[in-house]
Amino acid sequence: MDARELKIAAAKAALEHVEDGMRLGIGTGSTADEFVRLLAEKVAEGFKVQGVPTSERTARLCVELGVPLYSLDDLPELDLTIDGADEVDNALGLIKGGGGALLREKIVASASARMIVIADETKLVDTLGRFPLPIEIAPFGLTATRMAVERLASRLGLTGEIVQRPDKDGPYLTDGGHFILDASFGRIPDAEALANGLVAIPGVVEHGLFLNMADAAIIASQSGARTLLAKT
Ligand SMILES: O=C(CO)[C@H](O)[C@H](O)COP(=O)(O)O
Repeated sequence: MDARELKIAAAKAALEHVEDGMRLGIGTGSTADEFVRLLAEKVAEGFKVQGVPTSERTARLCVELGVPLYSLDDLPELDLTIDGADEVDNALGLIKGGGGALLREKIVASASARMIVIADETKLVDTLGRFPLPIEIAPFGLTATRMAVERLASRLGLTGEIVQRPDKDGPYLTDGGHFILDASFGRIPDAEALANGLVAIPGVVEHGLFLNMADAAIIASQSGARTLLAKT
């Protein structure tokens, strides 16, 4: 299987968890896109879901393929969210936000009774941090916020570059109009301490550490898709 086929395999396995009539959070990224394509085929056959997208990108794809969409204000309580991830550790801690949708992804996942992550095995890690951690920040006070993040990192013994994510014609802007800092820490031994420290910085809108949120991860590899369950 090539990289795309692995994403499709994970998405297909996730679709088995979607029941007729569900209120569904729909993630962002290339793996989530594959899920949307498969879901759209089922919808075309008469399957009913009410989708809440986690980004404008996902919303566009859903509209294009005929997946019925609602806002989170229409449906503030969801049955299930299916989303991708940039990294998954053994405890199903995640790094997300490579696609810039971390804020809406976290809000939607938090409003869901269950979250299932879909990924290929290259995303599995022993310790989070190989993938640069996205940190969404308010444009106002960018430098002060970045310095506060650097001080926090240094207190926690984390080293590595923190760079502002660029786009084609300037800084990358999220769907919410915020900037993203990508922090290349390499390894984050205490993700919880970092998460707590980041949310305490006023200019930080959200960060890409999703801890104790995923209920299951469907991991695709050459030998098929296997499901890892969160320990309860
Ligand atoms: O968090 C995300 C977007 O904000 C994505 O889920 C993450 O970047 C994985 O994307 P892909 O499936 O393309 O590897």
